[in-house]
Amino acid sequence: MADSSMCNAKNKLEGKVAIITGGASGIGETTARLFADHGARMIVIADIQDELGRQVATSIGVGKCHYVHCDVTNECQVKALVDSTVQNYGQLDIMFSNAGILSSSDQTVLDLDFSAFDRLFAINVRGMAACVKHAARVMVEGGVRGSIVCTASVAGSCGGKRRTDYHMSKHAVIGLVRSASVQLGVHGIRVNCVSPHGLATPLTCHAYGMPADEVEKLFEPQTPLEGVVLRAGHVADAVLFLACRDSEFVTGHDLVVDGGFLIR
Ligand SMILES: NC(=O)c1ccc[n+]([C@@H]2O[C@H](COP(=O)([O-])OP(=O)(O)OC[C@H]3O[C@@H](n4cnc5c(N)ncnc54)[C@H](O)[C@@H]3O)[C@@H](O)[C@H]2O)c1
Repeated sequence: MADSSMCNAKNKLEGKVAIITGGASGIGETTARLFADHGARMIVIADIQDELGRQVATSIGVGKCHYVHCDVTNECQVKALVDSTVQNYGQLDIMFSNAGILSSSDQTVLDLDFSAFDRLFAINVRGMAACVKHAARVMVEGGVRGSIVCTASVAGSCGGKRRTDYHMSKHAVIGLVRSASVQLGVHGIRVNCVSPHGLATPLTCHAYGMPADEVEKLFEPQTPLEGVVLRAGHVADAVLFLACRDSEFVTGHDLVVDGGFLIR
């Protein structure tokens, strides 16, 4: 760390209020737990899996974490999520816009199904943009030099043999981050994204119909870096870096967490 004004190594988010979409499961849940470990004053988990979301919030701690039902495809629900967070906890410092889904089929461009395409884009692209929009609005209004982090993917920086819609959607997330960072810099608001390689979460276990250890074996040979298996904790560490003051001069950045996959 450069100087004593940088955040404490253990309490990087002391006093901060954060929203995490898709926080009931996978990367979002793990990040919520890490934010709590780093002293966040309040973490609002937003998801559509109500029972799971409430369980996660309770296990993190009442008074530290709260669950809110929010379908990110519904802009009114996103606005209500952000406004209620500010109303209840005074401000919004961090938006981790993370909710996303995988393609519903293993399609190539030859057999794109546009109703599935529209559904995926409504979550992965429009939902992501709605979260950035409403978080940025309250940060600007409140004079908060906040941090917005989106979850993109390595699929946002390369083509794929399958899942055309998913690759397209993650390219769009990186475009959103780049534009929003340029536009919001004048307010001191930073906008970045994390781009993980494939890892075992309920999303991928369900898509591949495999338990976590088999999904990990599937992804492991694809990355040059050996001896480490990508886990949600690695992604959460990257999100924490972008959320806290350790990355004070970093904006418009796509932080890949991919064991060298893209650089091969
Ligand atoms: N797992 C991977 O291999 C991988 C790799 C790169 C990027 N990602 C991205 O990471 C993010 C998190 O995925 P994950 O792997 O943790 O999966 P996950 O399924 O465990 O978590 C995603 C969460 O998003 C929620 N969600 C889905 N639709 C929603 C909606 N309309 N409104 C609100 N919440 C909604 C789900 O209920 C779920 O809790 C996604 O954006 C995904 O594209 C995942």
